[in-house]
Amino acid sequence: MLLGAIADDFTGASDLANMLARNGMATTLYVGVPEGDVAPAEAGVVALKTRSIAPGDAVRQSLDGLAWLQRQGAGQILFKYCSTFDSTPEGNIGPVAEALSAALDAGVAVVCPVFPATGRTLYQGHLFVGDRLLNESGMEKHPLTPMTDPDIRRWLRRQTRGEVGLVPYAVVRQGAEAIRAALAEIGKTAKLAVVDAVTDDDLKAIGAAIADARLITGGSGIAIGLPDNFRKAGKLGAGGTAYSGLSGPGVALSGSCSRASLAQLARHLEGHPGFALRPDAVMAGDVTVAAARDFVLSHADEAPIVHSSADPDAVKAAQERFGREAVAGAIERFFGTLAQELVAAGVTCIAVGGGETSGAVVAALGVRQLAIGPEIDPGVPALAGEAGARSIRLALKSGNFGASDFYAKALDVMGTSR
Ligand SMILES: Nc1ncnc2c1ncn2[C@@H]1O[C@H](COP(=O)(O)OP(=O)(O)OP(=O)(O)O)[C@@H](O)[C@H]1O
Ligand SMILES: O=C(O)[C@@H](O)C(=O)CO
Repeated sequence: MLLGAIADDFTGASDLANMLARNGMATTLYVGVPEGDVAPAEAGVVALKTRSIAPGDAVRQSLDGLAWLQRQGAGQILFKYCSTFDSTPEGNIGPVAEALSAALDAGVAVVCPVFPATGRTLYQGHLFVGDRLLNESGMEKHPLTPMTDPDIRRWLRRQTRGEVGLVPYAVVRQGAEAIRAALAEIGKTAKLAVVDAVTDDDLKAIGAAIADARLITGGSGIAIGLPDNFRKAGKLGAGGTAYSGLSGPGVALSGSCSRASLAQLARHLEGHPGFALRPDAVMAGDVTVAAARDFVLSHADEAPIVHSSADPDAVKAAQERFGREAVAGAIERFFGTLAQELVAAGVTCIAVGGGETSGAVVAALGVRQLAIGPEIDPGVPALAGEAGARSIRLALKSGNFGASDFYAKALDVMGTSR
């Protein structure tokens, strides 16, 4: 293994694995930290579910991931977090980045959530989503990690012990040499440096500048230039993937409450059957997994969708009534158990909306590792894996990723017959 990555959620892991695979690295996604060693991959991405847990637990799990990746031979480590920098003032990006940096004795590590294909750009340390600052993009109303400050350096500084530097766009535009020099200068006083970027070319220049870095942190965009470093060093094979499509019944599960997910849900419901999960019904046990399962199975050839997604006011009301973690956990458990029962009943393709929701589904299915298939929309590949004795295909969609027809397209790409 050349590059080892630790991702703080499952959709993020699949986004990163997609980026690495598309740029020519033989890549495998591991669900959690594997026990023992695995068949070699040039890039290994360990998917954790550490974005919204207590910082101490996130650090512990990430260090476990690091130890395992190092045992597989990875000489460069990438900590993948969200392109919208999803975190709270307490963590978890800062604590995990600092812990990895200390364990690796890493020198200065870049902090770059930029992903131009999905509109995430960074200028003077301020994160944009399309033409909006992060805190006006809808992310300020995220159910678990409301992002109320677009100044990534200031937000990260609240999470870290040490200083945070900035490599501004004027330097990035000068190319790899200038970026390398700026990082070296920042490295005299800080271990983390936010780096501006607007285009894929900027990310490639940053990638070239950090070819020798032990630790890199960012969104999937920061990985654009990394395979080239290994290619130039003559270390890459032919790439390739173990993925193939699989026909059979499919379902979409939407637990994300992001703007894009709400639009995708509305679009899917125009032509496909839907089963709504209301938080109060889930909390009271008035809606059962068996009812949702039977609904899906009775519409198995119509690409049905089961959804809890709701607008920010409804989410807020549910959180105030039941508590944020309690309602999120109950809905996630519902989706996880539902996925288990559906796969046991013969469903082969599942498209999931939302990182936490994806984590719950994949964990419940007991999938250990996933091969990377074709890209459905930017940042979302089709994935192939085994749930116990059954082969399944998955698409794990980050809340804000994907075109409005994502769910139908995802089920088509994965091979659902209908
Ligand atoms: N109606 C609802 N009311 C309150 N919470 C909800 C509701 N529906 C879903 N949730 C919870 O909100 C959270 C949504 O997070 P999730 O990570 O799945 O989506 P996302 O944040 O939009 O996606 P990503 O992390 O990929 O950007 C989950 O924990 C989910 O259980
Ligand atoms: O970077 C992103 O936006 C996604 O890969 C993600 O992390 C989704 O939760």
